[in-house]
Amino acid sequence: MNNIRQNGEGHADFVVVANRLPVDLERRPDGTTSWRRSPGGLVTALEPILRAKSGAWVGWPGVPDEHVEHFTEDGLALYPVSLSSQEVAEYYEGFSNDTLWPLYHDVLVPPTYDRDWWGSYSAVNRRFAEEAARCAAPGATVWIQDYQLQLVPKILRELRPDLEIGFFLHIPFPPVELFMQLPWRREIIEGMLGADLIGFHLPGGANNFLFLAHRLLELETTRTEVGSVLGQVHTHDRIVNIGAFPISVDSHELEAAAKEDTIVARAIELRRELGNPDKILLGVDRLDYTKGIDLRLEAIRELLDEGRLDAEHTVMVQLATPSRERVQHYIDLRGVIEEHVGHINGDHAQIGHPIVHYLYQPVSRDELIALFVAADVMLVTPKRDGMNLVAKEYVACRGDLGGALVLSEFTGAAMELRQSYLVNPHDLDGVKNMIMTALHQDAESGRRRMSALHRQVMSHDVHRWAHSFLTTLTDSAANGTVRDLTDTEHDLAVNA
Ligand SMILES: Nc1nc2c(ncn2[C@@H]2O[C@H](COP(=O)(O)OP(=O)(O)O)[C@@H](O)[C@H]2O)c(=O)[nH]1
Ligand SMILES: O=P(O)(O)OC[C@H]1O[C@H](O[C@H]2O[C@H](CO)[C@@H](O)[C@H](O)[C@H]2O)[C@H](O)[C@@H](O)[C@@H]1O
Repeated sequence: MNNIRQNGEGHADFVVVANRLPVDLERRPDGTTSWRRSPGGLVTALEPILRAKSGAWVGWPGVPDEHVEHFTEDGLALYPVSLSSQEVAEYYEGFSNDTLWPLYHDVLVPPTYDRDWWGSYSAVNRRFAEEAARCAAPGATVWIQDYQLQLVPKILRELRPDLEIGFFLHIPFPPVELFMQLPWRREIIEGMLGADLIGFHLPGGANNFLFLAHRLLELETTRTEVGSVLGQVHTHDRIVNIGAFPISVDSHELEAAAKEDTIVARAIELRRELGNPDKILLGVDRLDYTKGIDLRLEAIRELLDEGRLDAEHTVMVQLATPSRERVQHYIDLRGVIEEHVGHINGDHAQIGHPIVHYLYQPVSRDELIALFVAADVMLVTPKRDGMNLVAKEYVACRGDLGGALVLSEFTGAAMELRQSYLVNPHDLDGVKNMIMTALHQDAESGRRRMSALHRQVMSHDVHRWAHSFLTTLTDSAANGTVRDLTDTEHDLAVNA
C-alpha cells in the first residue's frame, strides 16, 4: 500500500477505470484463449476516445479467476483487475446487477440488499482504486466509470491526492424516494464525492444527486448553470462540480461506414434473405428487462392477432446479446421473450418465412450497420435506459434520411431525439398505434423527421461528449477544488 501512496510510479497521463476492459477474455473448449470485444454501450463510447489519447484502461477481463499481466492491445495499455468466482457472484452479478441496477432503473424488479455483496463490492472497489493509483503518472487525469465503481473516487483520492479525478454514471441516477432504500446510501454518495467532477447523462440525474448530497450528508449545495455544470457540492475541504453530459456515438464513423458499398450491398442482400418484405422492423439490445423487448413483442403479437399488421409482408429482426446470464431475472426474461417469439411464429409464420427472426448472439459490427441501413422501423422501447446508444447509432447510419425511429420516452436519448416517434412503454395501445404510424409514415414527413434527428446526432458525437466532460474536469480540478474557508469554518479550524 505504501508504494501506491508514493506518487509517480505509473506512466499513464490519462486513465479510464471501468468494470470491464474493452475486450473480454474468451476460453475456448480446447483450453486456448483469445480476446473479443466486450458488450455494451460504455465500451462502444469510450474505446475511440481512449485510442485517440493513447491512454490506459483499468478493468476486469470478463471471466473469473484469470490473472492476466498488463499488456498493450493496438496502442491501448490494458491493466486487468482479476476477480474470483465469488467476487463475480457478489460484486458483479450481486451488488452491481441485482442491487444497484434494479434500484437505479425504477425498481423494475425488486433489488436485493445483501450485506455480503456489499462487503465484496467495497473490497473490489478498493482493488480497482489501487490498480488505478499504480498506473497513473503524477497529476494524471483518471476517469472512473459507472455504478460498479462508485466507491473508487474517494479511495483513489486518499491514495493519490495529486490526481484529477472524474466520475461518470452511465445509468439513471434515481430520485431520493428510491435511493433512500439503499442501506449503504451514505457510503455511496461519499464515495462519488471523491471526484472533482461527477457527470450524469441528464439534468434529472444531476439534480437528484445534488438533492441527496444535501439531504443525506447535510452538505451545502449551490445551483449554477455554467456550461454543463448544474451545481456544486461543498465538502469540508473541496468543491465538487455536478453536471449533465449526454453521451453519444462516433457519428461520423458510423455515417461513413453505412455508405460503404459493401454495407449497402449487404443491406440489400439481407432484405432478400428476409424474403423481400415490404417492411422490416428491427430491435437491437442486450437481453435486459430494462430494454422492453418483451413489450415490443407483445405489441407486434397483438397487431398481428388483430390483423392490423400484415403477416405476409412484414418481418421483424430482434438481436438480443446475452447479458448477465446467471442472474435470475435475466434467465426468466429470456424464457418470456422466447415464448413470445415462439407464439408469434407459431400463429403467423409460414414454412420458410418466420415473422420474427430472433438471434440470441451478437453479430459483427458490419452486419449490425447493414441491418440499421435495411430497417424501415427501429424499435427502441426500454422501460428505463440511461441513454441508449442503439437509437443514436441507427440515426447516424441513416444519412439517406430513410427509416423511422420508435423511441421510448424513458430513455436518455429521448431528450435529444424529439422528432422520433416517442412512446410511453407502459402504454401498450400507444406503442401499437405508434408502430403503425411509423410503418405508414409518408415519405416526405419521414425524411423531415430523420433529417432533424440526423443533424442532432451528427453535431453531438462521442468526441464532443468526452471533450466537454474532460475540459470541465480540468477546470473543476484547477478552480473548483480549492476555496477560502468561510469565517465560521476558519474559526472552527483554528480552535480545533
Ligand atoms: N457488434 C455488435 N454490437 C452490438 C450488438 N448488440 C448491441 N451492440 C452494441 O452494444 C451497444 C449497446 O449500447 P446501449 O444501447 O447504450 O445499451 P447498453 O447495452 O445498456 O449499454 C451499442 O453500441 C450497440 O451497437 C451486436 O449484436 N453486435
Ligand atoms: O458490462 P455488462 O454488465 O455486460 O453491461 C454492459 C453495459 O451496460 C450498461 O450500459 C450503459 O451505458 C451506455 C453508455 O453510456 C448507455 O447508453 C446505456 O443506457 C447504459 O445502460 C452499463 O451501464 C455498463 O457499465 C455496462 O458495461
